[in-house]
Amino acid sequence: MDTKHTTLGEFIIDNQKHFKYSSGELSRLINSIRLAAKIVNHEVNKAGLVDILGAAGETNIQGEDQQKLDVYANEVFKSALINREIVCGIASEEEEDFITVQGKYNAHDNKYVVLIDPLDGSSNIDVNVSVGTIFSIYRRTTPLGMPVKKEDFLQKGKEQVAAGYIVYGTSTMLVYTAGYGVNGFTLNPAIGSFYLSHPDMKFPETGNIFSINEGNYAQFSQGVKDYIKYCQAEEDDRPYTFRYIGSMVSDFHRNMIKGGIYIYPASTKAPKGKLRLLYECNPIAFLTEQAGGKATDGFNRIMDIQPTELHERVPIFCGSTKMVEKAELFMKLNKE
Ligand SMILES: O=P(O)(O)OC[C@H]1O[C@](O)(COP(=O)(O)O)[C@@H](O)[C@@H]1O
Ligand SMILES: [Mg+2]
Ligand SMILES: [Mg+2]
Repeated sequence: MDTKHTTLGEFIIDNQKHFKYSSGELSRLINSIRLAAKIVNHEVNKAGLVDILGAAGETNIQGEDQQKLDVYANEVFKSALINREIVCGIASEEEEDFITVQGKYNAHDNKYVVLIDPLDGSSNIDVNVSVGTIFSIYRRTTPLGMPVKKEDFLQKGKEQVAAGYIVYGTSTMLVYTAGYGVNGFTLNPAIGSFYLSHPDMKFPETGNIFSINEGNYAQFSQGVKDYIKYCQAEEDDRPYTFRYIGSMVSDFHRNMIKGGIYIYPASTKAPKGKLRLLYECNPIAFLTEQAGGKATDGFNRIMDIQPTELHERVPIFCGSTKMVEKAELFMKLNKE
């Protein structure tokens, strides 16, 4: 069987036996995301020609200026999920509070909540550098038939039933896991279908790429500074190659293919780091572990962290296991 011609839809059905809940639900979830990804991709590809560049004039709950594409992507993913009668709640980087889905029928009977970063790498939108979307899916914990509650969203990462991202880059790819490995699908824009192009993606156990915003070096802890120095030292297989796109999805995607580590640590300016636990770090951590890598906050497994707030931030060290373990060693040696 030539995998290149396996479509995303076929792949979900072929692998339904692995999904611990009924397949129909997962395929409707992923299909909602697939549809929204194609619509956003269409807009991203012609961003300079349509009124989608620049700031939207609003500030989001993070205190960041929302970009027009943040708002557009948020609306597209919300409506794609709501109109498919599969989710009972949605949380988004661009929404202050979670959304209780009403839907046509009794949406309170729907079993899934979706947490989403509609547009990741917003600072790169206007400069034609690859950006992404990140999603995380849980089964609700509260009883069916009643409106979704905050606790349905504040579950530990290890409870995720599926997670993934879309990278809008030189090609557009959808990469996801439902707990049985990580698979990547490339969009054939001419046909409008995602095809399995990267089956069973695995992090190399080690690598030689490190990704961190060194511009914040002075604000980093001694542990992070020492790890950066270690990466730059002319010893053994080092210095490593420094690569930082500034879109987490794109830096992560490259590192998963080539071997590497992505770090967004705590700093004096951002004592909890910058990236959000629920719709950035947990889904990326699930993918990392499913691809044989490691994802921690420098000390603890990201997916064991008990969330308390929708938009809380955590430091993240994720990628090739040996590289994350080395970074953790420097963190522990310099624990403040
Ligand atoms: O400019 P900085 O501080 O290095 O931050 C870059 C990081 O911030 C992010 O853009 C945050 O995500 P959003 O764009 O979704 O807010 C990450 O994608 C990226 O890795
Ligand atoms: Mg983001
Ligand atoms: Mg975002």
